[in-house]
Amino acid sequence: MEGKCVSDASVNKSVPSGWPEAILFDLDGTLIDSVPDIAAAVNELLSGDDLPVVSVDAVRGMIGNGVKKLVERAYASVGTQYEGDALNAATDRMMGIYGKHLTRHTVAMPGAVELISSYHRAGVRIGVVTNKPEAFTHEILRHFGIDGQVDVVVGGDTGPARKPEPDMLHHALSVMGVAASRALMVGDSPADIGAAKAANMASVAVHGGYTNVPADELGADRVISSLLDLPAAIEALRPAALAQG
Ligand SMILES: O=C(O)COP(=O)(O)O
Ligand SMILES: [Mg+2]
Repeated sequence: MEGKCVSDASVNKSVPSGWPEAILFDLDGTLIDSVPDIAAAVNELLSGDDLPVVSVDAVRGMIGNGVKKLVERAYASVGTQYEGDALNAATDRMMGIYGKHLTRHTVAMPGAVELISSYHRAGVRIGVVTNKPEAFTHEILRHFGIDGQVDVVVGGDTGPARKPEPDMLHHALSVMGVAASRALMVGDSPADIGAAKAANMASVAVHGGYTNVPADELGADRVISSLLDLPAAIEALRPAALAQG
């Protein structure tokens, strides 16, 4: 990775001929490394119930299917099964705790901010499709200065069924007026690649995110070691994508 960087030149080389017209990015584990803030919030939540705290590594494996699932998994990991009203109440508490510190320790993944800016400048529509709540996502994108370059944000509470269902991806594409065959999904977990496949979209999996299934085994069309390799992956995918129509 050392020495690599994202430049308008590398991005422009990767978008000369109309594919992709849109790129949909997952958020947690793909564009941002948010686990330090999420783990801190989980541990504040558990401590508030006099339960033991959990490790950052353990929390990393709980992220990707929305806040409620995260809370259910966190309590289960310390031997407490929550469901129904109790789970809803704990999820509300988690939203309150995490919502106060969305970006204290969170950093952008290498190349993420530059890529979004460059593809936006190159005329590619950008979507962020995350199981995280939409308002949190906007605040995080604002923090990193890229809210204005993202054409659509679809969050776990926006309405459409969450990833791995294809609905959030369909929603983002319909807002942008782009066909699935002209778009690419970039993500780190089974939810992202599963949703892309269900939506008949090309997909790229990025190593180093939050997934219990290794990136190589997600079934993505390409696997990259970091976002810095996205322009090259796009160039490699383009001929087949254009041939497909
Ligand atoms: O599960 C979440 O809250 C968010 O995860 P995602 O951004 O990877 O979809
Ligand atoms: Mg993710």
